[in-house]
Amino acid sequence: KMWIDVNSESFQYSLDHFVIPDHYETALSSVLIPHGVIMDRVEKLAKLIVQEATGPLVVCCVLKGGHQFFADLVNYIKKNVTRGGNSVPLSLEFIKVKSYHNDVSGDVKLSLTDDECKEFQGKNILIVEDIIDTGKTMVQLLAKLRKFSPESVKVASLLIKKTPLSNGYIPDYVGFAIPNAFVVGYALDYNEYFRDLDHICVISEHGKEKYAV
Ligand SMILES: O=P(O)(O)OC[C@H]1O[C@H](OP(=O)(O)OP(=O)(O)O)[C@H](O)[C@@H]1O
Ligand SMILES: Oc1ncnc2c1N=NC2
Ligand SMILES: [Mg+2]
Ligand SMILES: [Mg+2]
Repeated sequence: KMWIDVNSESFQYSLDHFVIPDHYETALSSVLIPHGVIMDRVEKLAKLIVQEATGPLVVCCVLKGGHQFFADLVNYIKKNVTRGGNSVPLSLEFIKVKSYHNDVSGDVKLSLTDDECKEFQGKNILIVEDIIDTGKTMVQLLAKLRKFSPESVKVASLLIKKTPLSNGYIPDYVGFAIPNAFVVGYALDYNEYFRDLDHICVISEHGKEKYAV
C-alpha cells in the first residue's frame, strides 16, 4: 500500500500517555500520530524520494503548515543517496498559501510572484505539504506552477484525509491517510494555534470553541 491507513478506532492514543504542553491539554481529545512515528515515516519517505530522483531537486515548502514536514524531510533526504550511489543536490523554495478559517476551507490565496516562478522553469520540483483535505489548495497550486513549464512536478504530503469533500487529488508520496477529523500539531494549526505541538492530535470541541475566530 502506498501509505499507512490510520483508522480512528485502533490508532487514537490517550493524551495521558504522551508529553503534551499544559497550555493545550484541555483543547485536544487524543493523540492520532505520535511525533516519533511521524519521524520514522518521514525517514522512509525521504529514502523513496531519493531512490526515484533523477537529478537535482527544487524542494518547495508550502507555508505555513508544511514547514515542519519540509524541514524534517529535507534533513533525511540529505542523508540518502540514489541507487547509483549519488547524492541529490537540493535547492529550497518557500511559498505561502492560505485558505482555512477555523476548520473550514475558503478561497485559496496563493502568494506566488512570477519572479519566484522563474525558479521553477525546466526544474524537477518536489512540493512538500502537510495535508491534502479537500484537495483545493494542491489542485490550484499545481495549475499555477504548470504555467512555468517545470521539467517535472511531484508532490509529497504527510497526510491525506479520508473526507467526502475530497476532489480526488492524490499526491505522489503520502505519509498517512487519516480519518475525517480536524487534526493539529506538527505545524498543522487551527487559527494559528497548535503549530507548537509535536504530536499530530485531534482537536476537541472545547478547543474549537476556545480558539474559534
Ligand atoms: O486540501 P485543502 O482542503 O486545500 O487543505 C489543505 C491545505 O490547508 C491548510 O493550509 P491553511 O489554509 O490552513 O494555511 P496554513 O498552511 O498557513 O495553515 C494545509 O496546510 C494545506 O495547505
Ligand atoms: O485537519 C486539518 N488540520 C489543520 N489544517 C487543515 C486540516 N485540513 N485542512 C487544513
Ligand atoms: Mg497550508
Ligand atoms: Mg492552517
